[in-house]
Amino acid sequence: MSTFDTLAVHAGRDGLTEQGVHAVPIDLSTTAPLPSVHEGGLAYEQMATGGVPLEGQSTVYQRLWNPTVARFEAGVAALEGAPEAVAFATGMAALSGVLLAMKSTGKNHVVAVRPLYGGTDHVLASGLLGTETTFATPAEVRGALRPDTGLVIVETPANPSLELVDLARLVEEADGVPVMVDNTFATPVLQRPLKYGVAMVLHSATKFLGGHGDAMGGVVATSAEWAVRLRSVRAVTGGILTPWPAYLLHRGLATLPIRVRAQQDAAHKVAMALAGHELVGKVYYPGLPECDPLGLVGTQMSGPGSLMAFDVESAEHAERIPGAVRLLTHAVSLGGIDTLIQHPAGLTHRPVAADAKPHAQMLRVSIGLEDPADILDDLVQAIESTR
Ligand code: MET
Repeated sequence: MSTFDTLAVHAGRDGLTEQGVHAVPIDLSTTAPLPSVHEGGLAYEQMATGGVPLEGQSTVYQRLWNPTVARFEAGVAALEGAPEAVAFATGMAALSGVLLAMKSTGKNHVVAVRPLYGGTDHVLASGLLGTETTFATPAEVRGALRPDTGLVIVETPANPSLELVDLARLVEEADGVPVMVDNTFATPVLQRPLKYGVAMVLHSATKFLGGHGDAMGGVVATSAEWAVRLRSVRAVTGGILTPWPAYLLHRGLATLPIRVRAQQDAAHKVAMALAGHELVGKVYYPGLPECDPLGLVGTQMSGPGSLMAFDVESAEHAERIPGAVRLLTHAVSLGGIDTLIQHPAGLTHRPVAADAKPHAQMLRVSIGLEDPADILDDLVQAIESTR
């Protein structure tokens, strides 16, 4: 049994020596040779119905399966402790896959715990994919369940305000309804939700898993049964991850543990300093006791991570700060090697209904690998120069 850090380096690298290579090959083939109509047809059917190619079978067509993507999936499955993982072109494609996979079970209703990433909130609240959603607090989940509820969806830590949800408790409240956890902020380095009886763990792989801001992807770590449903949906929607980003995302896994820990160390210092600054109001960071009332850091999560948010006195001040940073970048996204700052109400959470939108005095920061003293200097000069 390998340790987590060893798995991060080696998972998904099986058979490379036999192939005579050291780095993972990027297989760009959009199509694959077919040995005969009969055998090709069987392989096609195998994958179109949610399977993976059997040993020696043609892979038929990249929309159905790709070996470079499969290596990334094997890596994520190993790190999340899941039997399987299914990779998509983006995090939102993965979420769409999850919702359509739920519909394929004959259920149409979702119970979702806010806050959630704004895009997730939008697709759920709008019903754009034909699902119906009841938003609930963790304590209201049981009461919101209906005979047609197919999923309970939660994100912890939540985007953008870092609320934590007790997953073991939530699974209990879901009363047998499958739970999907967005684990993008925590990563499997800090939190492995499947341990608590969760059915699906979703990542925007664009964030920490890739870690360098240069590859988009989404992935769901889950049971073999859900993986079949997800691949069936992926085959018909064409939402599969492609080989170039799959290679980069897989490469990112090797350094995931050291990046997450180093970014977390820096974030802790930045959060503590911000909390003591006279122009900063509330700091939202799970490492601060007031942000972790259930004591989940140290139990459910091995650490508080590297995302934080903070309030300033006015929306106007908050909107000026991102324009004044020099070292940091004013940009959405998170989890990469460099520090990003953005205004959730104006950007990532723009489509969220007014009564659920983060307030406009809040800014979200994703701490990177720079020296925390430099990050803090830049944040402080941006806050002070725009007051
Ligand atoms: C287009 S808004 C997006 C990106 C990302 N999910 C974030 O929270 O920053």
